[in-house]
Amino acid sequence: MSASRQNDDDDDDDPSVLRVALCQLPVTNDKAQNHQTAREYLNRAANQGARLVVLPEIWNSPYATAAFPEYAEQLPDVLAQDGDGHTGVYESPSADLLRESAKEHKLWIVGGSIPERDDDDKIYNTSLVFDPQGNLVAKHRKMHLFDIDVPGGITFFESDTLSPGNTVSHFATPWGNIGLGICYDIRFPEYAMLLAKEHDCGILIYPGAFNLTTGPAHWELLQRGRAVDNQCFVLTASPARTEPPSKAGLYPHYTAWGHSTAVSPWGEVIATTNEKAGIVFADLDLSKVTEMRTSIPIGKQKRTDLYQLVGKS
Ligand SMILES: O=C(O)CCC(=O)C(=O)O
Repeated sequence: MSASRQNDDDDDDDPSVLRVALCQLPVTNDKAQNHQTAREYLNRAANQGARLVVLPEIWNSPYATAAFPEYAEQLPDVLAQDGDGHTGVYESPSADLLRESAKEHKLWIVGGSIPERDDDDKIYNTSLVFDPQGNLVAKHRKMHLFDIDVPGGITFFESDTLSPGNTVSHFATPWGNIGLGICYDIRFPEYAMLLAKEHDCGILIYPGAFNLTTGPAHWELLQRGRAVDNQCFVLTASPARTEPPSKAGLYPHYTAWGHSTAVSPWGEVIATTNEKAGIVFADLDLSKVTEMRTSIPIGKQKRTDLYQLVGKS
């Protein structure tokens, strides 16, 4: 028997308040261990009343470009659904775990991200979203790759092994439309604006794994910026910070900033944490989106005679 509190059907959801859980879990080089950890965090989040749970960027694999091809799985496709919550042919224990947990706990799960191998052998950094019936409702391939070289700071080139995605990703829920990006995607205000403006998203979610150079400087600032620009909630989930293995590991150790956070449309941090493992809970009052968009109506005040955002997909 499941130990979780059984969530009621979607019909009983109060559309004005959404309890979210941001899982800041420790990630290791052992995929089976990472699966067990993810299951435990999803159980805990459900037990404490969350309706939507977010996992961090790359939760089943080390965050290392050389590791991505080894840990990559063939993921399901949203279009391949057969109506029973199943999808076409794929081979992914990680996606199975997310789908089973979503159904078991009647949760919306934004499955952080995992390395994906497609039919052409390209590798992507991909997020899957499951609804409480276990249907795959969104699949986002990180669209802006994390390729940076900060002198004296961090050098990282995701494009060494990853290809970028091309999808503006969002999904409908009883609490309105939710937009999805992954980590570095948060640096691109145009993408957030497309989600908020053209796809009417009141919540933007970014599983992420910032680092000790850009994390302290930009992580919270970017979240608050996207929230105020778009007058919406912004949610992030990071891996917990872990120590490098005592012996040199197979892959370079990535030290995550942590600080999974929820920001309101006003730009306030409503829930956050430090670098340690744990779950951040937040109760989102969705009326704040309308209140903000009505009281400071920048959406209607844009000078579209002088500038305009053009979505191309
Ligand atoms: O933008 C940054 O500074 C960090 C981004 C990152 O860590 C990522 O995209 O995985």
